[in-house]
Amino acid sequence: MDRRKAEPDPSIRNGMGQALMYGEFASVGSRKVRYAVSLTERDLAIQKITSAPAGRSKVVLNLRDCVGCRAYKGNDSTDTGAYFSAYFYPFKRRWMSSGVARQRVEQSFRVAMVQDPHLNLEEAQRWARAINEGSARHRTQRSGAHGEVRRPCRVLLLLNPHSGKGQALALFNNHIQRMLHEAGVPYTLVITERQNHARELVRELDLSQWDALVIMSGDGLLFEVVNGLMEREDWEDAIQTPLGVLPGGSGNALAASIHHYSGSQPVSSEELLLSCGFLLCKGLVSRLDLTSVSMASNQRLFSFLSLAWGFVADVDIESEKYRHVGAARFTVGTLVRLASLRVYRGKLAYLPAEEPLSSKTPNGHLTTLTPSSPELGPQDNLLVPLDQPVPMHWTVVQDEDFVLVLAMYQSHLAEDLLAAPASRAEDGIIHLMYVKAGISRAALLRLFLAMEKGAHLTTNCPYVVYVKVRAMRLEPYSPKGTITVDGELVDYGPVQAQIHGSLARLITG
Ligand SMILES: Nc1ncnc2c1ncn2[C@@H]1O[C@H](COP(=O)(O)OP(=O)(O)OP(=O)(O)O)[C@@H](O)[C@H]1O
Repeated sequence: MDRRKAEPDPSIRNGMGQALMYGEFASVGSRKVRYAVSLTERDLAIQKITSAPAGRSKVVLNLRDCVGCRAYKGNDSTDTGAYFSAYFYPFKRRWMSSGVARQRVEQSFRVAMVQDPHLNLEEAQRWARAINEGSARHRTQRSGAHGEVRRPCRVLLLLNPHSGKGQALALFNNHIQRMLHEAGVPYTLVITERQNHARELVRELDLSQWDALVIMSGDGLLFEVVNGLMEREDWEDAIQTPLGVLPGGSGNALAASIHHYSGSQPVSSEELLLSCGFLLCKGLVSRLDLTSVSMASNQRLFSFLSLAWGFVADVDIESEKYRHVGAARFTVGTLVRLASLRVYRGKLAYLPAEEPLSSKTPNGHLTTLTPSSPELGPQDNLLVPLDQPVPMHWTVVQDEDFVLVLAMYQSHLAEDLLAAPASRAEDGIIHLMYVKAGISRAALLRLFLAMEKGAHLTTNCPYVVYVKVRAMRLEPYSPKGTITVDGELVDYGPVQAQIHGSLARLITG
């Protein structure tokens, strides 16, 4: 390009700050169609060059929405021009429905200012570099993040082909593969062959080879990855590996939570996938709380999402048979279980979040708890062994008849269930909710409908209790029942849990 011509056009500069670069390029489809392209600190602005004023509409794309830009030579060896393509995923109004969702926008240009193909390619590369740098600047300006995935990064992507409606691989090929390429994120795809494949794989993996572990599935596959990492001798370093989530299952609660934390309007299905893909490409890393869950068998698991007993756990497990309907399986399951509402008997106790972390004896002296020392993983310094009574300063719930007990440490229980609106990935808090027996079917249904917008805790329903806690214990009396951890079935019986703030790292974009 002739640098003397690289003067910003005042008409394309208005209202967008100082132009850093300006050029006039042909469209890729037709060399007769030309565009004035201007790059500012914040935007890429594109305006068609035409004598007809009506055709001069300007497209302004915010660099915040850009995943990448690349420069390349044309396929035809006689073509002296070079090209650059920038890829954006801005929020756009949906077709035929309300609200906005991220949608892909590609802008490609042909650079042919001189006859020398090398100089043209250099100019295309200069634009690609500047656009990528502008997009990266926006990334580092975001607050709340604790760093980024190393670049260029090496991603190990684990995909469960049976998750959800069995379309995870097709969804990956149709939506994510291209986006990762556009963002310049190299990855190795491993398709899981069986249950626990991912768990075994990450237990043995040479983690120095990878900058991020990403799962494309439901929450179940991430549960395997988290626990595989925590079962390693080097768990403390291993669990620092940034984890990424692409929703491909029927229970995509963590993906929906990450989308929610980004401040975006609720979306589901492919729109949620596109949003999570975008956030993954941005590569910003936040911290993630993990909750250790101990059972009477001495088994200890690490959970990133939820611990459930009663109604919610039953719906989760019983609705497996409706998995062909995808995320709607929870709605179907809720309606079925409502029809045969049960009461679950048991004892619930918890350590309120505002309590001091040490224990008080009956005469008021502070004592230190003596938790059992685990072989691997952090010590549960708030818990005493399950066969001993809970510490004196814990709260023991007087009611013993429940419809559900639900402990959440992310905002979403499912794509469309904002169960713990106040929860954040690293708030160090278990958001404990329980519904006492006596609630009518209609009131429970109203509660779940309100949960879609996270309004269930403000309905003043006298049967609903919500407390913020750091540790809890549940001792079911009913001889049969279901307890789930992150939506996975675990041993039925006494169980206790403690949150470990910021133990893991999560890519939240
Ligand atoms: N190739 C595989 N074949 C069978 N099961 C697998 C495979 N890969 C992973 N799994 C297991 O499938 C279970 C469900 O996976 P996941 O939760 O990720 O998806 P999902 O569609 O949301 O599932 P579900 O609807 O069962 O909750 C997990 O327990 C996981 O360990």
